[in-house]
Amino acid sequence: MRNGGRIAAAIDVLKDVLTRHQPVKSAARDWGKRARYAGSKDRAWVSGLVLDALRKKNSIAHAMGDDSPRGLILGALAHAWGWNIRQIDDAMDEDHAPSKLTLEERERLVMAPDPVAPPHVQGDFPEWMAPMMARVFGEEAAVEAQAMAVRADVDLRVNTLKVDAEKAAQPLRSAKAEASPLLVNAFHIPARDPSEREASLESIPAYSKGWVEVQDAGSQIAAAAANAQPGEQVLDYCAGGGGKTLAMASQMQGKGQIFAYDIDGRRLSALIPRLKRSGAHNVQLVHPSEPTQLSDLTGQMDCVFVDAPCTGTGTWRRRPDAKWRLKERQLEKRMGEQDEILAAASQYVKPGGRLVYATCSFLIEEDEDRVANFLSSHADFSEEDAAEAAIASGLLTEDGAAMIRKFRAPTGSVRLTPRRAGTDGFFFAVLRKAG
Ligand SMILES: C[S@@+](CC[C@H](N)C(=O)[O-])C[C@H]1O[C@@H](n2cnc3c(N)ncnc32)[C@H](O)[C@@H]1O
Repeated sequence: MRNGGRIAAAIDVLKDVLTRHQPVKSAARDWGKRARYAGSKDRAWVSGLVLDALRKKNSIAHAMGDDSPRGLILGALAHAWGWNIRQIDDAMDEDHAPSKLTLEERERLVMAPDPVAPPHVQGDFPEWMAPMMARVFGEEAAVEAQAMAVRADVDLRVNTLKVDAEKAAQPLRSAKAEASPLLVNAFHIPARDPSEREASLESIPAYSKGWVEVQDAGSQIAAAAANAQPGEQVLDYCAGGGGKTLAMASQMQGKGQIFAYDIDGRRLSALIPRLKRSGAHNVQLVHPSEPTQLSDLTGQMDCVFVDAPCTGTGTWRRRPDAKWRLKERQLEKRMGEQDEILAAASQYVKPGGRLVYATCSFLIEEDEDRVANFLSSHADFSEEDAAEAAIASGLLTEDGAAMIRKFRAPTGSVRLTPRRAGTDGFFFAVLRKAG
């Protein structure tokens, strides 16, 4: 396909995302089924442009004076992809392109960004969230949010059950992976340009052999805060697809036991093939349909990890459509669930054991507020230094350790953000039960 046809396709896909509230993945898949002539490069190009338009939806709409799918896609070409008017004009002259640029579009496409636009416009976040953004980031709300309105890099965690970082490095070179600056057993791949064709990570044998897992560095650091030791008894209470379970299994080197529980049995099933691939043999799935399996663990665990369901604000770089779908009532619902889950999960911690609370949200309402609420009714728990817990795992580099110490709150919890850490937004806190 030529660029004109791709631009038209991106406008159609974005229309579906915005008017039918479809995630980008499914809207792009539907378009792909209709457009049999489109190849994989065309699909990556179209989805990439739609995602970039969504990442910067407010600032592009403001610059273009137009929040229609056409205005957003044309604006994304200029303001996210750096195309000049000539390139856009050329594309719009091609067959299957949308109609030619209007005079007003032409003027808007070359205008400089508005330096006095409000924070939700400069930072591309929903306006209703302005008070929460100001609460967590103060004057820096717009710049913190701007770092969430760009493409995310890819991080890989080395599965030390199978291989060490040195051995994994060589085959990962073809994927342009470099050693992580933050973690000793991790690699980092810069964000891909959707207009360039690149080999998929899944096609690298090191990946299919289970040597590495795709896992954001923030998620790896949160899992490190469990400081899971070989021989310990660990409950991953919201195990889901098992990202943290697998990271902790790697930390424990096959010794001790991890119980992986989730209220959603289907999500747990997705963990079975991942466990096989990873070679982790000390993970036992605790299915919600067998509640006695869970109750047997009461008061027995050295560590209970709660990777709580949350609004996912920390992952806006990867899922910009979710940023605009989020509503205040969902945040309130999540906060209620987080309180219930923390209280329920705490029963399994043994005296002297620890409860780790993590979210991939940067909102104080889902983070410090939930920890404070839990501690107010659980006098037998007290908060510890989560940064030192993560560092004690031995998984952080010197730079990684310095970084998380810098972003540790006086209470001991840590909040990472794309701007601070180059990771997804993550929060983690360690709560110790009296012995
Ligand atoms: C953030 S996700 C977990 C991601 C996972 N730990 C990982 O690293 O891949 C949160 C999980 O909590 C689960 N969940 C929601 N409510 C729960 C509850 N009341 N008890 C246990 N798990 C729950 C959801 O099904 C979801 O899988």
